[in-house]
Amino acid sequence: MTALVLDGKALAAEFEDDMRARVAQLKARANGRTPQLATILVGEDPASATYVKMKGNACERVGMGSIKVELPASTTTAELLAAIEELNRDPDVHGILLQHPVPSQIDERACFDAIALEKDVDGVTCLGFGRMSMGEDAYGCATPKGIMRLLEHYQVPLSGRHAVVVGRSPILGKPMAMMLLGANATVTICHSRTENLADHIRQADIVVGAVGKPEFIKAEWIKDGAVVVDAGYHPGGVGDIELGPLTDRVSAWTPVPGGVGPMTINTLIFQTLAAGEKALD
Ligand SMILES: Nc1nc(=O)c2c([nH]1)NC[C@@H]1CN(c3ccc(C(=O)N[C@@H](CCC(=O)O)C(=O)O)cc3)C=[N+]21
Repeated sequence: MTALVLDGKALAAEFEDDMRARVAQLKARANGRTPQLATILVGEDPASATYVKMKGNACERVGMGSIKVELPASTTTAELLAAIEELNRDPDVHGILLQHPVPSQIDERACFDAIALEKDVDGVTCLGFGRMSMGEDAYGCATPKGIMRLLEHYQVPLSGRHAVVVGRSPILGKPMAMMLLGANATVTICHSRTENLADHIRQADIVVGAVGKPEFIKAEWIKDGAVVVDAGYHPGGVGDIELGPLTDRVSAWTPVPGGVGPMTINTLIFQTLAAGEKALD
């Protein structure tokens, strides 16, 4: 079987070309004003700093603005809430990204939920999640929404198919399951307490690895012809799924790197553009 490579890197680049044109058109209509993303990084984790930088760079490539708020590792919940409130009030900021994780003394949920719905381009608020889950208008959570855009582009059939999502985190597994359900998939959510994980995965037409553990999902658990989506990214360039032995017997798969990661960033800036269009038009 020749498996389809779900090439997130190439698709993100293609989408950026469209977005660049849309940004230029919006700018012309809006007297030179452009959509702007505010990123908030708390602490000095080097991997988080790299991701935040990549998000700012992506804005720049399509002609959008970005501002970077950097706060010390000792920041309190009250201080972070104040920083978010200020960005909520700033008419030149159209989207807000609070990089996860934040230091443990901070109430991350309270801070996510302080982001104004219309600026929640990363899809992290309870309100946005609830609206998305109910099929109402909302910006989806960036990683699962990026996966949905990738599957849609490659016309991977979802309706009636059995999707098994491994992981139930608030910004990945849980919204992923709701989005697949919204696309009429039959969805199983597995997690760290699931018994007989392998048996569940053997039933899957579509497997989404979202556990955050390197190659936790073994190739032998995945049936021939399945669609494999790997949202993990670990040192050494491996994901949550043991991809090596799979690439010639599945129907489609996302490479790591170059699959889900670039679509996450693209979705964030895509939704920032949409928020900018709403505010500036
Ligand atoms: N509020 C919040 N929203 C997020 O969306 C969010 C977050 N917090 N915290 C951390 C994770 C991680 N994340 C990635 C984004 C892009 C790549 C990416 O583009 N990776 C490249 C490789 C990057 C490299 O060169 O190392 C790839 O997969 O091809 C990876 C990981 C977003 N996250």
